[in-house]
Amino acid sequence: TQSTRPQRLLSAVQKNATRGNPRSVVRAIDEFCRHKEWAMNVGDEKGCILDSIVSEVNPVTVLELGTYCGYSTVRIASLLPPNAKLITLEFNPDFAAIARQVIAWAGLQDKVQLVEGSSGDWIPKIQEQFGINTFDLVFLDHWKDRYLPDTKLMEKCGLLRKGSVLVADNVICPGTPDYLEYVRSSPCYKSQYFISHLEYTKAEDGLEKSVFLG
Ligand SMILES: Cn1ncc2cc([C@H](O)c3cccc(CNC(=O)c4cc(-c5ccc(F)cc5)cc(O)c4O)c3)ccc21
Ligand SMILES: [Mg+2]
Repeated sequence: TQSTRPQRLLSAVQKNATRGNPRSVVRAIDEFCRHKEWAMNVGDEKGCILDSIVSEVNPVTVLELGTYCGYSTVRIASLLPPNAKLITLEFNPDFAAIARQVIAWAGLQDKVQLVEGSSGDWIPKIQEQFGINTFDLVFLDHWKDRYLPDTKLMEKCGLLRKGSVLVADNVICPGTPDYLEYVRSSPCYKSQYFISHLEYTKAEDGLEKSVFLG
């Protein structure tokens, strides 16, 4: 039977990356996506911007919405302090299965909890299920029309505290207009746009960093 793109991406990691070396896993995926098959990872250019924000926040608790193959999961988790935890939500079981193996190849499985399910179902349950009160950093990279409702849901569930940082991928391409309007006009957020390019292309895209003011 035909392999899927996520399966081919995983094979490229297992072939070209060193077990336990997150940077080599990130490099192997970027090489694969640039030279073999495009895939919707945040990519190396936006990835560097994400790295700088993660390093600045130095989060102990991280929530990622949309794991896909685990590329940004590995990028973020590789920068976290020893006691930090990253929870990543993935509703697609095929993506989740590949992501688990990519995260394991990078040797980051102890820092990462991949939860199979949809953000709308899981956001209200995270505090009781994982003993996490609030998130220092949230990376939004799932369905673009879910960014705004899920941000409002996180506010309602008390998952954001004064200073929590939201980083949203694809605010230009494919675009998240309602989310951008909200975080840029709400008095509860201080927002900043980091211009970049759609992963592995010349098209414009960027990350929006929004600090929750409480
Ligand atoms: C509710 N819930 N809870 C958890 C959860 C997890 C998922 C999946 O991880 C999933 C599946 C399919 C699509 C996405 C969103 N990502 C994108 O659609 C995207 C597109 C492009 C692009 C850009 C230009 C193109 F021409 C084509 C695609 C570039 C990008 O970086 C993207 O992130 C995420 C979905 C809903 C979920
Ligand atoms: Mg994306």
